[in-house]
Amino acid sequence: MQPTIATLTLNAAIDQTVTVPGFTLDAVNRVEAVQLDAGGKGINVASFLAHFGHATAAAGLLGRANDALFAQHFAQAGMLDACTRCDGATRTNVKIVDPAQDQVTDLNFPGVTASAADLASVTETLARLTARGLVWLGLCGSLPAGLGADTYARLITEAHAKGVKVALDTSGAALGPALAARPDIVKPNADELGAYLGRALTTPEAVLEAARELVAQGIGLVAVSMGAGGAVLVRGTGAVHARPPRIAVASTVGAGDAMVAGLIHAATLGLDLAATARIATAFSLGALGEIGPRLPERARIEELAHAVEITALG
Ligand SMILES: Nc1ncnc2c1ncn2[C@@H]1O[C@H](COP(=O)(O)OP(=O)(O)OP(=O)(O)O)[C@@H](O)[C@H]1O
Ligand SMILES: O=P(O)(O)OC[C@@]1(O)O[C@H](CO)[C@@H](O)[C@@H]1O
Repeated sequence: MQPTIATLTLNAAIDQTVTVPGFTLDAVNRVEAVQLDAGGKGINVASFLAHFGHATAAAGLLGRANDALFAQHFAQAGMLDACTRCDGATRTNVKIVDPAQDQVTDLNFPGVTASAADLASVTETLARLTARGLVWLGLCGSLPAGLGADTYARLITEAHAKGVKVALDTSGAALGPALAARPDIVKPNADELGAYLGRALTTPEAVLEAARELVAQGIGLVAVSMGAGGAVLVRGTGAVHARPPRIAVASTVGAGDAMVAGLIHAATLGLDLAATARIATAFSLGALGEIGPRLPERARIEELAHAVEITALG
């Protein structure tokens, strides 16, 4: 396989989704169902893109003690396993889904501690993929202990020097340095962007203003997601608000990753801003109906895309 898209997951996770109707703190809760999935933001993004027919590689770090679930997933999803195995075990993040209260609670663990040798191995893998025709690189998720906050910034600069475009989805201390390296696409949620800017973004107008600040700094496409409120997308002088229909939600885990996958998918097709917003939102809606990194069939995605309301913003 010659992947044209790769994602990097430096802090992967096994997602243990537990269904607990009426989840209650400080009480004994009975788990109604449990499901284990290969996860981590970049692995989810790559999975959604592979499902939609893109030749996709998943790079990153996996603890060699428990990598079997990932290897099995990559094979089933038809993705290239380009992950570096490192010491220890990949974390298991717990996702408590409460269908009675329509809530999802994440318990995200710290994960592996990465070494300089691990990062060197990942960088070497990215260089090999680039030499084989990589077009897009997704840098997704938190950074593990052991890696500096400028890790994404350095990887963006290296990718751009070799003509590879970059989509970024991260938060916290890694977001600022990475934005300064001017990724081609960035998809924070409103809380993550507000935390970076130091001000709460509580209205679409405030989100629009913040997204325009990032575009003015040289970022190509800024998509700010707002949960059920949809997303505001800004590119150049254009801006749109994509509003999703009300839908049944199996789990919100990975909805943002699916949006990132949709943004990269749209970029490979050269879609305009409104069409980009529509398909990226449809990807996220498709993910909401599933537990684990999978999308419904293409016909369902197209049906969801038609139900998205797109409004041009002045
Ligand atoms: N309850 C919902 N109803 C309809 N659409 C939703 C809902 N929650 C999320 N979405 C869709 O998914 C997109 C991404 O959601 P969100 O803003 O929660 O991303 P996120 O915080 O990055 O998610 P995560 O990090 O868990 O993947 C939204 O822009 C919207 O299109
Ligand atoms: O620690 P991060 O990288 O911020 O988030 C990790 C994570 O919550 O993100 C994915 C959903 O977006 C899950 O598969 C995974 O458990």
